[in-house]
This record gives sequence, structure tokens and C-alpha cells, in this order.
Amino acid sequence: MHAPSAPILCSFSNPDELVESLAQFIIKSQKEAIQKKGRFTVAISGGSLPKQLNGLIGKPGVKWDKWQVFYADERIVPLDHEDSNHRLCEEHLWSKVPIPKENIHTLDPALIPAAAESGSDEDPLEEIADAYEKGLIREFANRDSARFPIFDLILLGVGPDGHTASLFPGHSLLSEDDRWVAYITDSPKPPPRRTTFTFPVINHAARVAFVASGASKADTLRDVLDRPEEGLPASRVRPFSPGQVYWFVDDAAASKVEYPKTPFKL
Ligand SMILES: O=C(O)[C@H](O)[C@@H](O)[C@H](O)[C@H](O)COP(=O)(O)O
Repeated sequence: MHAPSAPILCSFSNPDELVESLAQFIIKSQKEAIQKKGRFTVAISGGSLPKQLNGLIGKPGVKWDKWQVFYADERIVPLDHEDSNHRLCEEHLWSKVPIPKENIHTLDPALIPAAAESGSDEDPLEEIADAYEKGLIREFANRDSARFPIFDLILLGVGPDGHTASLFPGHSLLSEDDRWVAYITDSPKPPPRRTTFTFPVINHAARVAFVASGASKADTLRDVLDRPEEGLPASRVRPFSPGQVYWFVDDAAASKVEYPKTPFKL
């Protein structure tokens, strides 16, 4: 692993162009991954992201049966609850494409009720986070020799405070350097109880792509891209070379950013 590579910022003049280019980028990542390893490992978070993936629906070239999908973060609610990232993805994507259900790795539903309540001794969230981490180990063990899993692609959003996945500014989890999947009980944005990938997992990915659109993201993008020294969680996403981080944004979101833009090309 080498020094982190600089972010690649691609800005699009309208939402349709962003969605279409993102779909092409994902398909290209998928093709390369399948050629090399026969499968495509992807992680997804919540927010508006699942909806922005609708450029993939009906596209020839998507080999859904080769996808292995994990959630970069998840809220501790039933899988069909309106706050669940899985439910969001199900609604906007999985229900519309022929992906085998067993290729979508959710939190273990049997552990959710206990994890939703805080325990007196060890927090029961630990068990669900551990179980999810074991799922990652099963998927990646003996395939990649690295200390952390190497996802082919991790898709993330960014919150107004610069958080990404469920890694929030100032939280002790920002310095977690051992676990793959951690839990938090005090998310400043509800619901408070969640699991999240840690930075080592995110920063070992072959590619990470942020997706952000709209003028409400302008200040955040400026802070994240132009002021990395402030250390906002999204600024800390800097995959080790040859891994790369891309920003797929629209011009409204990029309107206050001085960081150089790169024309999108496959
Ligand atoms: O933590 C949460 O509760 C949100 O899901 C959050 O992580 C979301 O992904 C970002 O705030 C980006 O949101 P948008 O993509 O909707 O802008």
C-alpha cells in the first residue's frame, strides 16, 4: 500500500448526466473486477445515494449475479423500517433489478431486536457489528491477503456536517484502526444506534465514489475538498494508492469549491 491518491472531482451540469455517468463508472468498475476476480464487491450507504443509482436499472452489461453487496453503514431498525438503508436500496434499486437476494448482505435480522436496546453490561450492538464483520471476513478471507478487505467499489454520501457512512465529526470512531465494522450508540443524526465500516476498510477499497448534489451541499464540499486539514470525516477518505476516491457531484454542489475538476472520462 502506498501514499493516498488525491481525490478526482467530476462535476456535471445536470442530475441526469450525473446519474448516467455514475452508472457507466460503476459498470466499468464491475467489468474490471469480474475480469480479475470473477465477482464485484460493492458497499453502499444511505441518504439519496440509492436513488442516484437508478441509471443502472435496465442497463445491459450489469452482471447482477456477480455483485456481492454490503452496507457501508446501517441503522439498527428492522430491515423493512423506513429508516433502514437496506429498505431504501430495496425500494430504489434491488426491487427493480435481477440481483439474487443472497448476494445482498444485510445485518442479521435475528440480532436486530436485541441490538436496538442498550444493554446493562456489554452493548448488544457489539454482537450485530461482529456478526456483520464475520460476513465480510467470509467474503474476503483467502481471496485477498491484506489485513483489511479490498472492496472493488464503496459508494458514499456526505452529510451537511461532513460525516460519511456513520463516521461523524469529532467521534472517537474516527481513529478506529483495527475493527472492520464498528458500532455507534450516539449518532448525532437519528436513529442513534448504527453499524458502520471503519476508515481502514473504506481506505483500502480499490475505488470509493462519493455522490452529492444540490446547492445545500456547496459549503460542505468546499470544507471537505478545499480544507482537508480540518479533518472532516469525508476528507479522511483517501484510499491508499492505487486505490482512488472520486467525487460525482453536480455544478450546484461544486459551486463553492476551488479544488480542480477533472473532465469525466471512462
Ligand atoms: O447518516 C445518515 O443518517 C444519512 O443517511 C447520511 O449518511 C446521508 O447519507 C448523508 O447525510 C447524505 O445525504 P444525502 O445523500 O441525502 O444528501
